[in-house]
Amino acid sequence: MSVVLTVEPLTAEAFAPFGDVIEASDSTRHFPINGGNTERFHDLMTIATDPQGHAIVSIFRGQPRSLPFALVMLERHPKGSQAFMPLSGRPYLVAVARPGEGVSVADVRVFLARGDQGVNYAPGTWHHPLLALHAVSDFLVIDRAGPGGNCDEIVLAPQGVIPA
Ligand SMILES: NC(=O)N[C@@H](O)C(=O)O
Ligand code: NI
Repeated sequence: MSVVLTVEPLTAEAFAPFGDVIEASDSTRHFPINGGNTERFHDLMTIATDPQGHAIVSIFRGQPRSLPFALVMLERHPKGSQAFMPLSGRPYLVAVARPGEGVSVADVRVFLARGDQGVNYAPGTWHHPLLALHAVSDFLVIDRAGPGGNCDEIVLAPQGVIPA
């Protein structure tokens, strides 16, 4: 038994319950700097860690997923946020569910992100690990390092299916 999921375009408004969208959008706060040579799209996301942790920057090189794709699990990072910013310019998928307990496939929302949109999962937001598409894709990742575990997993039963 599985549930076919609907893929939505990624917008800041739709993603607000799960975290931030990182994009150079006219709807974000932006202003010229460097004598007008550069436009600064300012303060686009909230980087959160617990007091014992600290933010780190990594690069994830993701293998492309094949569609249809079965969502059999989700994970969350309760101690900190986790941001993905595409470096390869390709679209990718984001599967998320609200923070909290008792999450099921009925809570899952799937977004198609453009290659110029990043996402920042708020602490505790359930999500599927990186879902790159079409070709090997690099992402700049900002998340939390520090003592203690920071990755809870749940099994989705029934599973979700992201259609081709
Ligand atoms: N394991 C790891 O660092 N990556 C996951 O958290 C992910 O969301 O891709
Ligand atoms: Ni994660």
